[in-house]
Amino acid sequence: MTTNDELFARGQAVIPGGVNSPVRAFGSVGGTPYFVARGEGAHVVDVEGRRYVDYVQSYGASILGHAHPAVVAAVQAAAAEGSTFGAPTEREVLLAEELVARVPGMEMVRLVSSGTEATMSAIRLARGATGRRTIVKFAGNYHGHADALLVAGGSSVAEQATSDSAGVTSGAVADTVVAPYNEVPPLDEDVAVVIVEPVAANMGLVPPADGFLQGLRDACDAVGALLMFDEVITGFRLGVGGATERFGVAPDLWAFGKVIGGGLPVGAFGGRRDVMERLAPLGPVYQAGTLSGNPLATAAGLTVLRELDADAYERLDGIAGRLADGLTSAIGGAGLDVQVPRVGPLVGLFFGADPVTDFVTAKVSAETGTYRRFFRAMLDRGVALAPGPYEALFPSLAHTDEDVDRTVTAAAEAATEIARA
Ligand SMILES: Cc1ncc(COP(=O)(O)O)c(C=O)c1O
Ligand SMILES: N[C@H](C=O)CCC(=O)O
Repeated sequence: MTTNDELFARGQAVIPGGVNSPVRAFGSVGGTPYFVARGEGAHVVDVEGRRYVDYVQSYGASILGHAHPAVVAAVQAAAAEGSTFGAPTEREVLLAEELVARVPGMEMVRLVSSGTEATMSAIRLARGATGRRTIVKFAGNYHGHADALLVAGGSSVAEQATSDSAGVTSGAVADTVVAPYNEVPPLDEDVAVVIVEPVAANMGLVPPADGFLQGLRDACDAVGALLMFDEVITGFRLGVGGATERFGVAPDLWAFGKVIGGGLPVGAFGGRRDVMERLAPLGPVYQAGTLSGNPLATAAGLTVLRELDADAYERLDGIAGRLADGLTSAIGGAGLDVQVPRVGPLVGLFFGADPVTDFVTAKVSAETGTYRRFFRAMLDRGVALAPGPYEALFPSLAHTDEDVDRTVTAAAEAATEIARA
């Protein structure tokens, strides 16, 4: 038994499935997950000493790559001063100022400890601020695992038989309406908030159709509903001002996570001042957290954001472009039908000839089973993609041309192997 196999066996004895988040168990790609010993920039090294070019990057949390020296130094310095107090600290204010300064239209923000907490709290706020009940979400969008949002979910929820979860009562989702992505749904005066991934990145990568986000803005305005962008993936990745800046559409509420914590547990939700001032202690909508605004997470997040200027985004775009172009020609050249959508630094991978525009078409691609075979063939060649067909690829600022070219060579070999089988 290898160390890896042994760890997985021991993990399965004491942790359900051996993992602390289902996608990590390799359920949809088969085999034993690699246990990471350490990360170095664009690479992870497993407990057997095998090195992979890593496109998981903690599902987008590690935009600078793993163990960036400035982030390590900031976290070490913060830890030496104490890791949590239950009292406000200066860096919480600094991080909130950075977020508000970058996102056009966002006036206030509250820090939490995960993306799930961010969307869950923002939904409560939207209901409290409007006095309405209904929330509208889109099939294949994933907003974390709060009950009201755990229906027709993307990411690894999509691999559950019904894309939702046992234990979520019909009452908990009675006021959740699910609509197809990329179609503006009819809304009425009961709708408190429409929550959307402005670029869907949890059913593979599905860009918003032309006019979709503006259509949502107009439909919300027509009935007095709030619009929320779940930017847990897109925030501070698509550019300095995230999806709001890229698409020129401002929602009323935003949810963030991942990048703003520099690899530590963090989330945030923000919005217009009049809406945010409905939150306790100013208003009647309760929300709280022992570790919210955590000193280590704010140190890491501030350090990451300081590295993310316009030049950094241009470089990241270049890395993602090289990757997307290379994968398209390597896989297509081997005779497999493939689509490699890209929105700035975000890259997707769908097998099959038909365009993917929503959850239905994403499932058609996933169910070909080609992703599973491609994933395994790439892992054998030292390239780690996400272990599920409903995820995106996350090139980081640490990926070099050499890393990308190695990936493309591996992709050509893997696709040829699959095409011949
Ligand atoms: C768009 C989106 N929203 C919310 C979440 C939930 O974030 P977390 O896993 O930090 O709870 C995720 C990722 O998991 C996500 O991708
Ligand atoms: N797609 C998810 C987040 O973006 C994957 C993270 C997880 O579920 O562990």
